Amino acid sequence: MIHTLTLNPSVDYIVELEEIKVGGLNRMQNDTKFPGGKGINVSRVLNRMDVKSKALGFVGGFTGDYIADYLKNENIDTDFVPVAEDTRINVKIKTGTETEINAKGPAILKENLQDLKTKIGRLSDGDLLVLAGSIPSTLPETTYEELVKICSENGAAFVVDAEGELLKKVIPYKPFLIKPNHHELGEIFDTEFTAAEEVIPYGQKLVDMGAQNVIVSLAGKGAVLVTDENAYIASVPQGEVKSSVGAGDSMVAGFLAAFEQYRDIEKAFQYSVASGSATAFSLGLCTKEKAEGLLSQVSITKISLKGEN
Ligand SMILES: Nc1ncnc2c1ncn2[C@@H]1O[C@H](COP(=O)(O)OP(=O)(O)OP(=O)(O)O)[C@@H](O)[C@H]1O
Ligand SMILES: O=P(O)(O)OC[C@@]1(O)O[C@H](CO)[C@@H](O)[C@@H]1O
Repeated sequence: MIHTLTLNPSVDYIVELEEIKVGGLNRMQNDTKFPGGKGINVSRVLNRMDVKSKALGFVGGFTGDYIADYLKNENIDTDFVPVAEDTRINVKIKTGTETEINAKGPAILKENLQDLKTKIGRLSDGDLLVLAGSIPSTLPETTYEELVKICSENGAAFVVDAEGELLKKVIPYKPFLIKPNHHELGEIFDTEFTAAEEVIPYGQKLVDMGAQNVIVSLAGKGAVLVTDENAYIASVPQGEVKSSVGAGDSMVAGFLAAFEQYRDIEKAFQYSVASGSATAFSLGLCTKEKAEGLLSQVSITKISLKGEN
């Protein structure tokens, strides 16, 4: 079964206003709130795609209760570790552009982490854990490494969506999928990308380091999947971006949902990109119908990396 892990969940508070006057009183035109955090978003999109998952992580206080209740109402299984302080509230400001203010989050105690490790230690062959998002500052930076080590010792597969060094450190444990965006990939290799093709050699380096599938998203400029044998370049659908919060997480969920159904990497990648764009074109996360409605606009070019087409 798929499990998702969000070490630092959030209530995402999305506010819309024409412009922000720094230092002045601003009144918003609209506001919405959603349960957030990358793993939780993956669970919610999987659920909309009729794939069961269980959400793990740390939740606390009234904001933690809001998340747990919301997921329960959506019929998503959870097995959270309770913590003493409130789960954070992340503010997403939508003016002409998107500005995010992500909070630090509650303190996680040693015994909280131990409880989580016990839960993760129960995963085995046939299970897959999605580790997504930042690591709270009160936890050791090595937390992802420690957790994926437990997975690999017990035969559970895992996917990681995290930034820079956190991501780099888990690659030798052979993740099934990693999904850096082009900024995160650039940070790892100290370079910058302007077009999808430029990403391929760097995706290959991550495959050589141990990743089985590497998806690199370039927002509106396309996306790339690199495997041991091939690279695939995807176009992204045209549309009005309403909120890109959770677009990357929807790519992970779309990939896993389609791979579970078709066992076909190329199809899973097409579904992944359609899901990412469907979320970008929504306020909130995509539905299955919206993602499937964009599939025909995602064309994939396959490039053999083994010298044949
Ligand atoms: N302008 C856009 N037009 C169409 N699709 C888009 C646009 N921006 C983002 N997307 C969709 O969202 C996916 C993920 O976008 P991006 O590269 O910004 O990833 P990310 O930074 O991980 O996302 P997030 O905003 O969730 O952190 C893209 O691959 C694409 O499918
Ligand atoms: O602070 P982190 O853990 O890096 O990211 C958290 C977050 O920005 O990521 C999700 C979108 O991907 C949001 O739901 C959430 O607020």
